[in-house]
Amino acid sequence: MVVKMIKVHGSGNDFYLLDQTQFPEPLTDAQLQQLAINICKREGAGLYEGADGVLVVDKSEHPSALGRMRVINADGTEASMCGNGLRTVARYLGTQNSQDAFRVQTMYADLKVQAVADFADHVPAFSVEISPVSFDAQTIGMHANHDAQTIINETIPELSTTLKFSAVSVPNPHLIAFVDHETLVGPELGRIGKWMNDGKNSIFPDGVNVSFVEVLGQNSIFVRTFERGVGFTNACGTAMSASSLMYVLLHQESTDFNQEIHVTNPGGMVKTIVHQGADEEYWMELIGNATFVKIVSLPLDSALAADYSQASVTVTGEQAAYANFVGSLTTA
Ligand SMILES: N[C@H](CCC[C@H](N)C(=O)O)C(=O)O
Repeated sequence: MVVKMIKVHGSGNDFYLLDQTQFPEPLTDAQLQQLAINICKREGAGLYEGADGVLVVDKSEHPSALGRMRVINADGTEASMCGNGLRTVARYLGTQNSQDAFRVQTMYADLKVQAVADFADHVPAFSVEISPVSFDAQTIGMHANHDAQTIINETIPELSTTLKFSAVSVPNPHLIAFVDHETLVGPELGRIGKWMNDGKNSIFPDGVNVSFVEVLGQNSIFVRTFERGVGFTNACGTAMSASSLMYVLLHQESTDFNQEIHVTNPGGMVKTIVHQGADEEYWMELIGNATFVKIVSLPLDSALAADYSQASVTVTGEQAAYANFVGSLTTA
């Protein structure tokens, strides 16, 4: 049996998109885990250039949703949400069903998605809802500062005596610190990210996505992320959304809800809008590219055995357009 996947990315956060409806029976969770661990490996050990994870598309279990997305990290762990990935799944499902606005079932919510104007020629873009949001330590899986219920712009002395952190789930867990440029590009993010995802620490026993954020100007932030289950990535959509939420909540003097925030990252740029619903709940819009780089197919058994010798590929040409778009950002 052949498995067909699309190599996709959102702001350089890259994934293999796997539509399970191509199979007579869905793959087992063990097969999905093994497949992700195999094909995502970098430095030539995986399928082509590898990936940050696998986006598993299935039929939806909810009538209100057009399809379902699951997220398997490169280390085989399953995440509850993936903002960059959801934009590519939205494009995939929207194209398949000729729909521009619909909902996608994710682990904790059926999230709204919508096609928006291309970011540039051959750079399709989508807006996706990021929610539910929680600051509750138990929901986040955090045990810090004597089991504080919330940590919002506070030091966590075991981690750093100077940095101030905010912990929030959207719904995957994020730890965010606003830093100066030197700290943003320095070794601290890697030190804290590796430690909080070592599987042994008592502060985040289930791990956490760690981000440093530099405020570049009004409604302009740069987000660098060390991702749970992956490591450093070009971008992390849920991290950029959570960082935008903290930017609005902690910088009311220069921004507010419902304003478009320009978020840059090592992989490019997205836009976010932070909302507070009538029910006082926060939710974010994450607006960015949904690039399909190439179509890949290979025997499923080979992929599960990490044998890529029979893989075939068709390149879409969209990556060149995306690279031009990113190039235009730096000259802008
Ligand atoms: N890169 C994804 C997040 C993956 C989440 C995963 N790293 C975890 O929470 O375990 C994003 O664009 O939101």
